[in-house]
Parts: sequence; structure tokens; C-alpha cells
Amino acid sequence: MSPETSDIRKGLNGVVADVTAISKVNPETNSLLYRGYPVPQLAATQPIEAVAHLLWTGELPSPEQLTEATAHERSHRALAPEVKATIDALPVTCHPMDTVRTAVSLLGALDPAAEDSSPEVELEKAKRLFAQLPAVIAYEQRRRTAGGPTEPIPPREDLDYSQNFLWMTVGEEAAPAVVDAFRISMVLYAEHSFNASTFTARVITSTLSDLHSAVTGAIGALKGSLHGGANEAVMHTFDELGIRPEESEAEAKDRARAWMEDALAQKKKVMGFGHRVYKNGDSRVPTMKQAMDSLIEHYGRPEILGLYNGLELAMEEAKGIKPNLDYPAGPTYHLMGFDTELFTPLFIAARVTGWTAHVMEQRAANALIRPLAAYDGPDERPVPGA
Ligand SMILES: CC(=O)SCCNC(=O)CCNC(=O)[C@H](O)C(C)(C)COP(=O)(O)OP(=O)(O)OC[C@H]1O[C@@H](n2cnc3c(N)ncnc32)[C@H](O)[C@@H]1OP(=O)(O)O
Ligand SMILES: O=C([O-])CC(=O)C(=O)O
Repeated sequence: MSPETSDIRKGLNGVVADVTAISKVNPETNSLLYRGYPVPQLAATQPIEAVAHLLWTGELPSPEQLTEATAHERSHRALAPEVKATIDALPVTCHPMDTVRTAVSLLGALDPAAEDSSPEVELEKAKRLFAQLPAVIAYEQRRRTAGGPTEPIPPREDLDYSQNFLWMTVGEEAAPAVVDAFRISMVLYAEHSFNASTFTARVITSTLSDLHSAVTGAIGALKGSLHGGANEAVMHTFDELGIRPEESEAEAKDRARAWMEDALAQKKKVMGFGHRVYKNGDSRVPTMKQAMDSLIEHYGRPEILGLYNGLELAMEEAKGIKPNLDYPAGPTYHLMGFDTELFTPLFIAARVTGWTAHVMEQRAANALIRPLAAYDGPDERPVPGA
């Protein structure tokens, strides 16, 4: 019997596709657990290196395991010359998501264990990729700033992941408030169950393809503005509104409210709001908003808060739709000085932990992911002349 159109769940909305032990998204309680741990508690206390270990292995690292994990991460940070040369061959105007996608694909091709997907080798590949991505992203930011090929800033082994990421991007040690906001964003972005990019990684893995192919595909899925690309799109909204540092918080808020009312009257979709699973607010937003607030205070930029609050309020009043994680993350990365086009690559740096945990989980209990389609093309007909 052929499948009926009435069987279709467009966008797989509401479809339970498999089990996972990696994270639990609970829209009823607005909560998120990584391997059973509440994510706000992880964000308050853990470095991303420990959260990565948790996602991959199921447990937080012991002090000895954390020392080993951080030493491993620090020893794989450098930008490989082949990767730098390939990035330099790309136009400086290309989207940084394309640059990172290309770099991950190349890292896969260079990996001597590319075709070995045994559990130990796959975990090692995941760890290496997590360690390698910051140099790629930091270098892309520097290349854009320089307007072409430049010298990367070498990593520093005395700095942790977040400190070193910011160091390689700007060549200065970031203030503790900035490092902490960055660390929190990494923890919050690390994992979110069967979102579109993770599902993409699982589909690719399900064909018995390799980890780098799965991550390369996941990056493609993350790029779109209905998914990770929304953090970039949020900043475009702020830019369209115009950021005016001379403006008071109240003035900015009023202007943002009016902008949003107008946008919604024109039936526009405003990125950074809404979510497929959470309908009463994204569990991660309060933690990310707090981190954004601390940066607004650090940099003395109350007008950004005015814009943020004005847009949020008008969306709530008009449609009752709440912000998702990309909404506070966008202005946070802007305040840190990243180019807007680098925001979604930062999401990659964090989510590579979740993606690779899912690659390993999928492989351990694999079934080819291959749904059915209800056909609605022409009825069978003869080829002319056949
Ligand atoms: C980290 C992440 O990836 S979080 C998601 C990031 N993506 C975004 O911020 C993009 C903007 N948001 C959206 O497009 C959606 O809310 C999605 C794609 C995230 C979720 O979509 P779905 O669950 O498929 O809901 P859907 O898009 O059908 O929206 C339901 C209704 O709310 C409206 N709506 C949802 N989000 C928005 C929005 N951001 N702006 C305006 N209206 C919206 C839709 O227009 C639709 O209205 P209708 O019923 O009158 O047609
Ligand atoms: O879960 C989703 O659909 C999108 C999301 O919030 C994420 O990937 O972090």
C-alpha cells in the first residue's frame, strides 16, 4: 500500500524518531538536561571542556580526567598549515559558515583514521575536532578583519578553551566577564536533542558514513536562518533598527517596540523568536540573558538592552511568541566584537560536542534513516517514442 498524504507530519513535527540518552528537552517544565544534569547548573559551574566530556561519555570528568581532557584539547589547538592554505584560497567575502564547513571537510580528508569509525577512534576524532575548530574560526575572523590572508595568532597553552578562543581571535587576554559570558554561551549551545543539524548528522551517520562527513553536513543544516543562522539574523534586525550608543535605554526600547509592531503588521518573521519544541519559552534564554546583561554592564551599553527589551515585549504583546537562545546570543557576540557572520560559526564550535555525541550514539545502535514519501506527481505515462 502506498503511503497516504494523511500520514504526513510536515517537517516531522511531533514525530519521535529514536531514543537518546544525551539530552532531554522538556517543554512542559521549560527545562533542559544534559545526561541528567540541569543545564543552568552546568552553565553556572562547568567549563565547556567538562561539558564536552559529559556529552561524549555520559559522566562529568573526575579532576584527573579533566586535567587529561584539557591537556588533550590544548595539544590539538594549532591551525594546520594545510587548513590555513585552503582557507586563504577562499574569497574573503565568502560566508564564514562556508569556510568552517570547508575546513571540517578538509580535516576529515587529512585524518589518517578517516575510515575508522570504531568507538575509541571516533571519540578521539570528536575530541580533536572540538580542539581544532576555535583556531579555524578565530583565523577566519582575523582574515576578514585583515581583508585577506594574515598570520594566525598562535594558541596559548596556559589559557583554558574560552580564554584561548578569545585570545586567538583578538590577540589580547579578554576580561573575566567576557570570558565567562563566552563560556556560558558555549555550554548552552552544546547540545539540544534532535534539532535539525543534529538530525542531519544522525542521518549521515546512519548510512555508515564517517564523523567528519556527518559534521560537515550538520554545519550546512545549522547555517540556515530557521536554525543556527538565526543568531546572525538577530543582529541584522538590530542593525536594521540602528544601534545608537548615544540613545537612552528607554528611547531605544520605544523605537524597538515600534519597529517590531510594524514588522509584525507586515507579517514578517523575526528571527530569534519561536521554537519548534518550546512553546512557552526556551529553557536556555534566562541564563544567556543574564550573561548578556553582565556584558551590557561591562561595556556600558544600556541602549542594547533597550532594543532587546523593546523587541521582546512587542513580540510577546502581539503574538505571545518568546525568544529562543539565538536572541540573547546575537547581541552578546556583537558586544564581544565578533563580526555578525561569525556568530553561527561560534555555535558550531559548541555544538560539535553534541553532534559528535549523537554520531557515536547513532552508530552504536544504528538503523538507516529513510522515511517514506507520499507521491503526488503525474500518474504513470509512456515516454514519447518508447
Ligand atoms: C537555536 C535554534 O535553532 S532556535 C530556532 C532559531 N530560529 C529562529 O529564530 C527563526 C524564527 N523562528 C521560526 O521560524 C519558528 O519559530 C521556528 C522555525 C523556529 C519554529 O517553527 P514551527 O514550530 O514550525 O512553527 P511555525 O513556523 O509554524 O510557527 C507557528 C506560528 O507562529 C508564527 N511564528 C513563529 N515564529 C515566528 C517568528 N519568529 N516571527 C513571527 N512569527 C513567528 C508563524 O508565522 C506561525 O504563525 P501562523 O500559525 O499564523 O502561520
Ligand atoms: O532544538 C531545536 O530545534 C533548535 C535549537 O534550539 C537548538 O538546536 O539548539
